[in-house]
Amino acid sequence: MGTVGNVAGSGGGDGAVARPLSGFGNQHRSEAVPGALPEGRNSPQRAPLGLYAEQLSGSAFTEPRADNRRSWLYRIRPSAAHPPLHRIGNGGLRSAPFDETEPDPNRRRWDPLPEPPAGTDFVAGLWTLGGNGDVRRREGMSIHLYRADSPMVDRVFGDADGELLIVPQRGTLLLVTEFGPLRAGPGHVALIPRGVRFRVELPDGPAAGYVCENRGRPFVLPELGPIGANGLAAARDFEAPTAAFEDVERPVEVVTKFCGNLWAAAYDHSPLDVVAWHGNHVPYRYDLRRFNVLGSISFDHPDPSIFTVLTSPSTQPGVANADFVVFAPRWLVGEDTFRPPYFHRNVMSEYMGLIEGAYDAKASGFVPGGGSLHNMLSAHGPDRETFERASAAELTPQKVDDGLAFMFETRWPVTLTEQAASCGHLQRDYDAVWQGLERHFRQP
Ligand SMILES: O=C(O)Cc1cc(O)ccc1O
Ligand SMILES: [Fe+2]
Repeated sequence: MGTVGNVAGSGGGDGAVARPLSGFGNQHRSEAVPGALPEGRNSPQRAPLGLYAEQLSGSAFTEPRADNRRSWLYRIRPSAAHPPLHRIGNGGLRSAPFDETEPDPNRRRWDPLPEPPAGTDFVAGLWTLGGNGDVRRREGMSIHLYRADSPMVDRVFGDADGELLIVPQRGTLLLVTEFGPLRAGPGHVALIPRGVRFRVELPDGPAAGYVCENRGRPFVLPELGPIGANGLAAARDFEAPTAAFEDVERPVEVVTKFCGNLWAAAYDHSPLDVVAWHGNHVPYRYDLRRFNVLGSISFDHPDPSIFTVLTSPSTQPGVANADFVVFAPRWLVGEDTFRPPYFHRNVMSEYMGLIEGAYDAKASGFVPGGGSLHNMLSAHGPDRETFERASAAELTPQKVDDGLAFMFETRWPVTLTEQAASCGHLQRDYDAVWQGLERHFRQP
């Protein structure tokens, strides 16, 4: 329980808030004021404490139980009480279908986004790199980056186009959501479900990171198959916020991303006024340091699917709309094995980002806050320096613990936005990392 700013003008802060709710996909319940949650029914004739009951659906009403997602919110005002929405500028946001540039088979790598103009908040700081699918058909994914130096003040955001998997790289985000506050800094990821409203505060100052906008089926934990009942990300390490509300009666701009464009309505109150809630369509965060990394204890480099944290399944078994994969600290012990990522051409498309440190396939050039794109079947793998070093290395047990990298992997090619294809922080010489790989072939 707890309140976030139940006096006008106050901000968030989860210091005094109850422990987060633990578990993935659970039917959680939480109330910021005792008695605010109706018992035994969702929509009593009069909801407790004079609150309004409202259902937020994250799945069609009739989806199978395993996929069905909805939450009931008990709020000071119903969300319906708002004036018309009007279009506002999209800033750096772009949407699917991505047709500003031709799909490009070239390998691409970027340095971090430049600093934003002073006064940029999380929404204004969103910058789309590319993606696939179609916002109007609820399919595919987008890759966004963000850079912000200012909190969202009297401004709230929600995305009707998809859920947002936020990967902070620099600075902490305090996500003040309809369900309560969630704090996520580098090393954590946070997920805001489709349609859930939130404001972003920056308790540690400027922030930067990555966002996967997933328009397909919501992210779930991957099947474990022969791994067994435990391993990879544990369900209990996912944390949902506890209810907290703000009782703010002054103009608040509520921004909605709808079919690719930003729309805004001027509410006369904050919509972060949910006093109690229950359900399974809830925001959550996860500490990537909790990931139980599994790998080979004999020989060969396993495919990185073994590092999948979350997957958005498509209708084709085993083919994800999007996967979120983490390369966390781990031991490498493979005998007679080329230990870094192998050379490969993958029918899936791979966007990689780096939260901190270095990545074991790239000796240089792939820096924290930067990113790389290896599109469908484009040839890539270790750079020359890494190949030469790993081919000659003595194969003693080795701890890889100098970085935290991740991948958004997706079933369809990623088409770049015009800004991503032409920006100044695009590295013009990325191909050079594979130059000079010598011919070593000799006939017996
Ligand atoms: O390209 C990459 O660096 C990602 C990756 C890592 C790995 O260990 C195996 C395959 C793969 O695509
Ligand atoms: Fe790859």
